[in-house]
Amino acid sequence: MKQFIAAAVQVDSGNDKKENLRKVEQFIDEAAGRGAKLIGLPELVNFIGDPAGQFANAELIPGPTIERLGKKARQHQVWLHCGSIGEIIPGEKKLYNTTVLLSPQGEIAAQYRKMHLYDVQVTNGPSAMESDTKKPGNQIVVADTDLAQIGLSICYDLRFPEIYRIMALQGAEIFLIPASFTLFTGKDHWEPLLRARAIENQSYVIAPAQIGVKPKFPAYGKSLMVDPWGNVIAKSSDKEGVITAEIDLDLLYRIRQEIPCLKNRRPDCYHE
Ligand SMILES: NC(=O)CC(=O)C(=O)O
Repeated sequence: MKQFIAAAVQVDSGNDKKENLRKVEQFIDEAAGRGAKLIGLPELVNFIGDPAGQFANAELIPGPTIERLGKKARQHQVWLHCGSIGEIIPGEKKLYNTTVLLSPQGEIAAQYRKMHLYDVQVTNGPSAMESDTKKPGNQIVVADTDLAQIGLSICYDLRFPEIYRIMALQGAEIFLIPASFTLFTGKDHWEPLLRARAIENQSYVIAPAQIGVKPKFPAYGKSLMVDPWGNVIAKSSDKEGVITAEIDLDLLYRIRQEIPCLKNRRPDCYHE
């Protein structure tokens, strides 16, 4: 489809999984009611809490959360990008931070495990050690859907332009970037990074975000949708809710034709 409506859901997920899913389902209903054919949810959508809670609430994929969201995808006949959830791998000590794309039939169309884990120590800012509880994925994923080619990534991945360039070269037209970005870094980095990824790869960016105070830091929110020219086409307020915007693949291919930077690359000169 060349033009369609997409939506990003912004929520304040906490340690009550039932309540998190109840809210998210309401926002999916709202987004579908506003005509969205592709709906994105934020990172760690079904649970955010302390490490013990992360393990207790992690799931196999498929598992209860994905099955429940699959029913919503089927009910509304939409592509539903489930943000991410903590994924259990039997026999492994750590979890994966995993995103799942569901088809309008409610089936798993693609799955991606966060590749870059948020291990940082920022002066006067957040310190986090995601690798204490999570293992990194190692596979770049571009999902082939009847709406568009959708490149998958999660939150801190946004700071690593390499994977977005590779996804664009593999055909990605939209990057879905669910996040729980910190307020401290987000106020300066979130929007510039999202716009940069859109401009340099001439792709749409849909970035559904967490809002609210999390155990380690306040989340920045400001879910964003950016077009391939770098214009912000939708932006959340500081509250939970849904934003929508039109995705226009004709615009994307016109921009790629007029400024052919994906074709004008010089990989023969790019050496570390
Ligand atoms: N929370 C994250 O994974 C990333 C983030 O907040 C940042 O990169 O800054």
